[in-house]
Amino acid sequence: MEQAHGDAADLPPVDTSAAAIPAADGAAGVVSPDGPPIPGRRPEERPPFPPVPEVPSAAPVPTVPVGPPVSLPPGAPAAGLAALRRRYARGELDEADVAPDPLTQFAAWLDDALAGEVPEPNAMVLATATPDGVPSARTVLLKGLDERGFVFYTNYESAKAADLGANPRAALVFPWHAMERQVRVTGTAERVSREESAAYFASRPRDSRLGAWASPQSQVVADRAALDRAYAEVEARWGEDEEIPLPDFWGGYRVRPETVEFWQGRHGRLHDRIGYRREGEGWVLERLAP
Ligand SMILES: Cc1cc2nc3c(=O)[nH]c(=O)nc-3n(C[C@H](O)[C@H](O)[C@H](O)COP(=O)(O)O)c2cc1C
Ligand SMILES: Cc1ncc(COP(=O)(O)O)c(C=O)c1O
Repeated sequence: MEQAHGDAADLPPVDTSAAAIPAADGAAGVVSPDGPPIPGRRPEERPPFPPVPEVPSAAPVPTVPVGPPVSLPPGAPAAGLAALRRRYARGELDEADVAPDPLTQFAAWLDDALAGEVPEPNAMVLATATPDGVPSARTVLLKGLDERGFVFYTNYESAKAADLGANPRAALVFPWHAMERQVRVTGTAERVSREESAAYFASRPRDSRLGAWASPQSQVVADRAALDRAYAEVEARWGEDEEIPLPDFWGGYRVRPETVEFWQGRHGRLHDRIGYRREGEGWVLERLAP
């Protein structure tokens, strides 16, 4: 089956050192303070973008009547859920041991996650909400970290972007279960500069850049074949060695933290929770009950 990002064998090895996450705009970064300068072109110098291929949307779906209540077969995996639990005992978190600011503390825990056994350590759950409070959450990848906040990239016409356009407040969760750790962030999301997005887009594998062009993210599409046709269309548009431009509808967001909480699992569910709350120019540190 074709993978969205090509076969693993085709891709260069992933650099999982914390320094691989670039600091943006040449700003002093907590994780990578010496990131390369971002090449930029003024918007008026850019060639016009070709139109995005039409991905046919699905025919209207007929309403399906609600059926009888679902009954799971006896012995289904769900039967054992109530007894499923782990005892957390891998570490402790003490006020005396944490950094005075949460981004430095986060960088230290990210280093641990990168060095340890956490799969996809830069995967984070992003929660957004409509202005009237309808929430949604999905996983995105952390692609930049500096003293300003947490950067991810996405489609600016997606559902999450619609939420953030109307209500920039967002929350992040890093679920580092293998380390019995969790980090929670709340804050405000804003778009990163076009130069920053262009530099990141150019660093992505070719198939991911083409995928961004081919996918009208969050829209209902007719079927898989419609997506594959859209991909083939954009693939034919640019030669192997030709630069694929940053789509107007794609780029990054930076979540500027207002609160950050570090959670370390402990015995008896009496976990350690250390919270940072922004106050003026500084941070207030508090222990929270588990
Ligand atoms: C591990 C993982 C990483 C993902 N990373 C991203 C990402 O960095 N950017 C993105 O737009 N979608 C990413 N996705 C897909 C999103 O979870 C989601 O399906 C998509 O962004 C559409 O969300 P929306 O319709 O709420 O906007 C990722 C999914 C997974 C499971
Ligand atoms: C739709 C989408 N966009 C962007 C990304 C981020 O991927 P990349 O590491 O190629 O930038 C992902 C990762 O899964 C994704 O699914």
